[in-house]
Amino acid sequence: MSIALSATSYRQYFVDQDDTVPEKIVVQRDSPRGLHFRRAGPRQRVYFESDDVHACIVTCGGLCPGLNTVIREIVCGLSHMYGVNKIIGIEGGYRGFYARNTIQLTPKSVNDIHKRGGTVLGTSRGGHDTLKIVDNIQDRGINQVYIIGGDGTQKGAAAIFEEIRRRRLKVSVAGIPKTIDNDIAVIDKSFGFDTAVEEAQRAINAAHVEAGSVENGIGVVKLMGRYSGFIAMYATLASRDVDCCLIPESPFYLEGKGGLFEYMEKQLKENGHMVIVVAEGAGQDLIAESMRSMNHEDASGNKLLLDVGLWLSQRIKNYFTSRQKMVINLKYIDPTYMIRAIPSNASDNVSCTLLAQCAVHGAMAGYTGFTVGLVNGRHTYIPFDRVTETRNTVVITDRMWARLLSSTNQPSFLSSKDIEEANMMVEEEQPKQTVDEEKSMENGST
Ligand SMILES: Nc1ncnc2c1ncn2[C@@H]1O[C@H](COP(=O)(O)OP(=O)(O)O)[C@@H](O)[C@H]1O
Ligand SMILES: O=P(O)(O)OC[C@H]1O[C@](O)(COP(=O)(O)O)[C@@H](O)[C@@H]1O
Ligand SMILES: [Mg+2]
Repeated sequence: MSIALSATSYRQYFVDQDDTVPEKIVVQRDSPRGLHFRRAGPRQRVYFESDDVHACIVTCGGLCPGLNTVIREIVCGLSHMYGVNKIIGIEGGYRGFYARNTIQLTPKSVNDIHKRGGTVLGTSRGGHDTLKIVDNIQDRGINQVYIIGGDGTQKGAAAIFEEIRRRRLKVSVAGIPKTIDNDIAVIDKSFGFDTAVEEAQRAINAAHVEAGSVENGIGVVKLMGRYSGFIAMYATLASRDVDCCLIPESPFYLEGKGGLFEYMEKQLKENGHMVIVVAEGAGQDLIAESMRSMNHEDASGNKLLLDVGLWLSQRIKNYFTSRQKMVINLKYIDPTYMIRAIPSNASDNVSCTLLAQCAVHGAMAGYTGFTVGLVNGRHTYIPFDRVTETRNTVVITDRMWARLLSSTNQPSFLSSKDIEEANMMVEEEQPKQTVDEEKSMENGST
């Protein structure tokens, strides 16, 4: 046990170890206290001696703007704030622990990496072998593991943490949540999301300009979002040029009263052009009806999707050209990988820095089994099981989706039965009323 080293620059910012942050900030009078998370930040007492720390960093899953910034700031945070200099990078995601080389990371070697997209460590899907990974951690004498990745990665981190606890190793496991989809539960927002939304504007602008320049122009833009339509929703709200936004959470239909085609006809008649943004996970049931369903998975177990953008474009063309005998000009833009393969913007760079520093403070203080994340605007340490038990999705009976519907004026495609079902799902997802127990190496839970 020792007092934090070289702490002069942040001594006044020490966080009291009893500070907590509530998950719900809008409450009714007399409502229960609800779930609280430990507030993140530097502690006066640290668990590790600098010279004893051997840290490693790994990035897993799909790319996300800001991965390199997080790597850089973990290295600089450990080195500058705590005088740690044994830091290695695991190459190529989880399987890199047992199948690839490692690289030494120093503040000098990571100095410029935040200006590049992607991850200097490489990444992968699949290949999570808990026992082999923990064997490797043990063999190398690693005692701090920083794992940067999405929902799948956090589940993998939880499995590593459990195995480490079973072996009673004094190893801190810290997750830093990454996702452009914003589908990780509990946290306000992940790094990279704002950059992705900003980059999506370029595709929407192009679709709008193209559609507005021709007779009956229709721009269709496909954006990422496997299970959650946040990028499509926020990109639509930001742009104001989008006439219809389709997301996985909101079922839609094409034909008949209140359907997409009826709405499109009205828009084309009134404005002469329109733009549709469709999230990649939208309308999968409809596509499966008209194509042979594939039901395939990727190496991580994620559902492989049918291409909704191409399918929708084809159905629109068929409807207007063959059936309505109307001349239309449809342009389909698929910028999917472009929105995540870029470096993070200024605000995401700040988020990455704060998350990385908080992860370092948590691990150095001896906390383990946590994901660092923003909850109601405050950085917190969230136990792994809280972020992995559910997925964050757009609640279509909530205010944000209502705001989008008012902004685009598109049909909601919802019957009163759909609304009832959506409300019931929200009620079922209400968290249990407990105050969370932190897991720290000091209280002996590892
Ligand atoms: N349930 C799980 N248990 C253990 N490891 C998992 C689990 N789900 C995913 N992983 C591992 O996490 C890594 C990243 O998962 P993936 O779903 O591809 O991306 P993301 O973390 O971005 O969601 C992969 O190496 C995968 O094997
Ligand atoms: O083609 P890939 O690399 O499997 O990635 C596609 C997926 O990656 C994402 O961008 C992000 O997903 P993860 O964060 O879960 O990796 C999804 O929106 C998309 O479906
Ligand atoms: Mg994922």
